[in-house]
Amino acid sequence: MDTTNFIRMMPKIELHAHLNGSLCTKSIEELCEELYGVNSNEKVLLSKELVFDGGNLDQCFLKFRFMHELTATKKGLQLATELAIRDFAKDNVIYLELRTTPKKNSEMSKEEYVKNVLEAIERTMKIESIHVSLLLSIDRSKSVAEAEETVNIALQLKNTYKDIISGIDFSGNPKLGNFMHFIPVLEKARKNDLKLALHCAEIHNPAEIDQMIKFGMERCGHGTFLSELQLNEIYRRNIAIECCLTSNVKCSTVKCYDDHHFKHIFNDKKAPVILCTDDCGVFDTTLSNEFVLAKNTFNLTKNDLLQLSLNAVEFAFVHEHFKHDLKQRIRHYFKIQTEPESKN
Ligand SMILES: CNc1ncnc2c1ncn2[C@@H]1O[C@H](COP(=O)(O)O)[C@@H](O)[C@H]1O
Ligand SMILES: [Zn+2]
Repeated sequence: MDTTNFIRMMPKIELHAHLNGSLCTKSIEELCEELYGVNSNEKVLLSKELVFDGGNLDQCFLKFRFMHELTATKKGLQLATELAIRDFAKDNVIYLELRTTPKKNSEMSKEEYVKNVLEAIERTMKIESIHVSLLLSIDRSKSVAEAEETVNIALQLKNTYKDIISGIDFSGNPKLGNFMHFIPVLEKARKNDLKLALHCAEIHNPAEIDQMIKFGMERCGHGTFLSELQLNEIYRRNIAIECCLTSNVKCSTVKCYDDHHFKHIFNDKKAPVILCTDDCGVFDTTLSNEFVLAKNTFNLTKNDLLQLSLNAVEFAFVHEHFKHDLKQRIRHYFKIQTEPESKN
């Protein structure tokens, strides 16, 4: 089997995927057809609206508007959730941590938004061979009161959906909002056993990066602009770094794949690294594609691919016994695929 196929068939773990950024073009077309009919204007507009060919972060954030319109109804949101999960399952992702920002509109409260996503997750897990957890995202460009509402919803629904709701993501345009203002809310989440995945160092902002590392997190999203000192501290605190190669290059926070910080952090063992997609629809990628890119750009061996997969399991927001199962499945795949064929 060639390496691309080996990676495609490999059981994979995705820990950094924003729901509204994770639908591939085909799934969005399917969603539009369901919502508006076959020849709708929406479908025609789609090709222009959807994929982000490259530019800066501000331009990238405009791309989410279109999907946000499609997921503003119960039907649209539930179907989008199902389609996103189905796409990951097709790529042989066996464990997915999906994250999404609860939104209020004329049809849904924020709590109803989350319940719709949860219902769709439960339903899809019965059909596809994939386990899904959910992180609720705090949008840093919005108010602290909104963030608090999000954490309260997570805490309230965690009792009913304890195997699905696992943590809080801190995301949104990194140029907006002040991290320090969100500390009390994030502290509340942590005290109540919600795990934290913070977008940290996606842009150059050394003071904020220091504040975030000092506050602490389980996983750091991107980690692009970490200094050596900050990397040492990340390592000391056993924080994993979620590297999203295509996302960073297309948003121009990293010049080219060769220059990606993955190389330094992974090769020099500066911190545990996880490969993720971020927004596979917007960036027109898949987790398999990210692994192939990493393998080709940084000359990774099969052992490196195994290490990256096991890192992801280690830092997943799940119980130890489930981690054990996931690791067994991954190790088994590597064993049977790399063993020499028997002679008889
Ligand atoms: C490219 N790098 C990024 N950096 C920071 N936040 C990002 C992001 N990509 C996505 N999001 C966050 O996720 C939302 C879309 O999914 P949901 O509506 O929550 O499902 C975006 O609006 C933004 O807040
Ligand atoms: Zn992200």
